[in-house]
Amino acid sequence: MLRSYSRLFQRYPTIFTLTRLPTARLQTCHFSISSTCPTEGLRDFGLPNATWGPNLRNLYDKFLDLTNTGLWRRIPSHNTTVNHLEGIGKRMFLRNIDEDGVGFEYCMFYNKAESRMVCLFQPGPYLEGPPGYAHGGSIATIIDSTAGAGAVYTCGSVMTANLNINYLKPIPLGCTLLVDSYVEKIEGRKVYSRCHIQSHDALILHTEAMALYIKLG
Ligand SMILES: CCCCCCCCCC(=O)SCCNC(=O)CCNC(=O)[C@H](O)C(C)(C)COP(=O)(O)OP(=O)(O)OC[C@H]1O[C@@H](n2cnc3c(N)ncnc32)[C@H](O)[C@@H]1OP(=O)(O)O
Repeated sequence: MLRSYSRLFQRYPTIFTLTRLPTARLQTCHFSISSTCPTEGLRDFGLPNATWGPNLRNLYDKFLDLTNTGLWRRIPSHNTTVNHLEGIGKRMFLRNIDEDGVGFEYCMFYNKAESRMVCLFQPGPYLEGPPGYAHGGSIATIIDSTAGAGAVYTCGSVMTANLNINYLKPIPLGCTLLVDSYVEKIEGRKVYSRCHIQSHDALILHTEAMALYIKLG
């Protein structure tokens, strides 16, 4: 597991430099490999893998604990069109399934009572825009995926009609982020959501967004 992490480090040293993760912590942190679905070839990518940094793993553990309250549930992220949306439909979540850690590395948790979807996100080197930082389009993508998934889990099928984003602070590649969205109001077919992206420790507000989804059917 650590070998895989250090392989990533060797290929993309800048992202780890930018996150300023002490080497000692990297060497002592414990990772667990993603479990696979019972059916051969299926894998739930929303589970920890060796490329997750300690901050992502800590946030994951925190939200996993919250699932014990019954208020939160972990959203699976399969690599195929299995029907894991319980009646909503088949869906392959956005991600690079060829190599862990290089693109959108994330997992989601949903709180039904709050109509809230959070995404724990570690942007990989393929998402680079300005040198060392995430591309604005990739940020829009993770916002739309998170708030959109929240709208889907709250209201059923939707399409994005409008997405308004304020980019406040650049996002270093390899850092850990909390993408936090909720459905603010529903008017007829219109579903209004809000979303923000903050650093894992909540010290930096990177991005704020509003989205309008239109219910289908
Ligand atoms: C768990 C799975 C995770 C899933 C994540 C999903 C996130 C990703 C979602 C996407 O990426 S979707 C792809 C990007 N979006 C599109 O390609 C949408 C393209 N646009 C359309 O297909 C249609 O314009 C749309 C379905 C959004 C609406 O067309 P409709 O004909 O169904 O609705 P209509 O035009 O009658 O509008 C319905 C209401 O919404 C309002 N509306 C529609 N578009 C609007 C807009 N852009 N701004 C403001 N209001 C808008 C419209 O005024 C009206 O308001 P009222 O009911 O009050 O009259």
